Amino acid sequence: MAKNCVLCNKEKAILKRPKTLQAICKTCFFTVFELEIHNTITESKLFNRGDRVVIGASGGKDSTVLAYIMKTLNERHDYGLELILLSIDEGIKGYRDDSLETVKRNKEQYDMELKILSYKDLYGWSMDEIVKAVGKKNNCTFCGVFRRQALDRGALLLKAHHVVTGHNADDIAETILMNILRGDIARLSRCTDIMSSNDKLIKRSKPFKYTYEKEIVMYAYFKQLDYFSTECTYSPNAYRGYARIFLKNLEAIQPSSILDIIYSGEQLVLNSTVKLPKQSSCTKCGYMSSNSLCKACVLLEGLNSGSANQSLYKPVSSINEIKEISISDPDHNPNQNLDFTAHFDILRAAVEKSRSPNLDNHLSCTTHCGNQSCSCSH
Ligand SMILES: Nc1ncnc2c1ncn2[C@@H]1O[C@H](COP(=O)(O)OP(=O)(O)OP(=O)(O)O)[C@@H](O)[C@H]1O
Repeated sequence: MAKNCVLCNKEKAILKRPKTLQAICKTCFFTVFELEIHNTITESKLFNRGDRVVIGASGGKDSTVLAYIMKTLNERHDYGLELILLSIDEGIKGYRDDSLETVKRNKEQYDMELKILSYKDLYGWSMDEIVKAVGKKNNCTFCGVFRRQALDRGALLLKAHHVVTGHNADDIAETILMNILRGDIARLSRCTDIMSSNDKLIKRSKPFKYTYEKEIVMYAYFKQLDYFSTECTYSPNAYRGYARIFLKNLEAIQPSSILDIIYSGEQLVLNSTVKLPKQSSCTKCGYMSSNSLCKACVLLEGLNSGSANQSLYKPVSSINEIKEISISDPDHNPNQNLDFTAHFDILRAAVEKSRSPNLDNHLSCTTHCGNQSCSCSH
């Protein structure tokens, strides 16, 4: 016989919460899911009353749930925000064209303004054309760099100064792993920020920083939200996929692993001797950049001159600089030529060293008062 929900002890439990493995009812799941995001937004002071906030809307599960949640919380808690959907059409036939149809329906369902901008119009290249030029191996780099800038440009066009995206806790933990694997100290030091301000004009934030992907999928399912669920045609070869598999394996053993990695990432402090690149503006397009040309302009020049693959990602710093940050393992010789397994071992050691006062910080008090920073020890 089904047990009662461990939170309300009234309704039957119908799901096991991925973040905590608690057996709870649908009503309590909605309550804790929404409350944790509200707590993240208020505790991080993401918004000010009157802000025009652009929601990066791809039509996928994360951004669809984000649009729905932003609307719900804005109305429920009277944040006083103006919410606008912004979609970037990368030009991927059979993928983005279909998902954009979903966003157009979301616009009606949530009664929000929608703006669509395309790579073809902004950069003169669609992703289908880029993949023809560079092949499938590195195309995600082009897409990521162009999308980031396209969202900022769209926000400026819409006279908004804040972009929210549906990056979730799994995405952030994966990014931490990838930055460690690549030895990218500069990105590692900022990828855990819930809000970044790349450019003085545009803030970007991730209200789902502590929200598990599995819970987003469950929420979308139980709320019967209209979203598009196909994987990008070009992503299966992405490097991120390997970090994702590793993370899923860790999560299966221990659900708190995702928050643990985020917590570890937050605790990494750069040694003061590490020199990070200075931010200035791109001499060509004016976008924020640490070099005279921004990454998008470098990639575009490569595409336009037929040497696209030479303009690809170069790590800011080498893996050896891992010794400069405070996760270094006394048994680890940073000068060794590391293989992937060794990278994961360093990370695992770092995660284990800093186990885990954080889990409680980012869960609401589930059996008692419902507050995130509750000290009532439930
Ligand atoms: N084409 C796009 N237009 C607007 N925003 C986008 C687009 N692609 C991604 N984003 C934003 O960036 C976030 C992370 O994108 P990512 O590519 O990791 O997709 P995802 O994890 O599958 O998210 P989603 O389920 O929303 O597609 C999305 O949630 C969304 O807010």
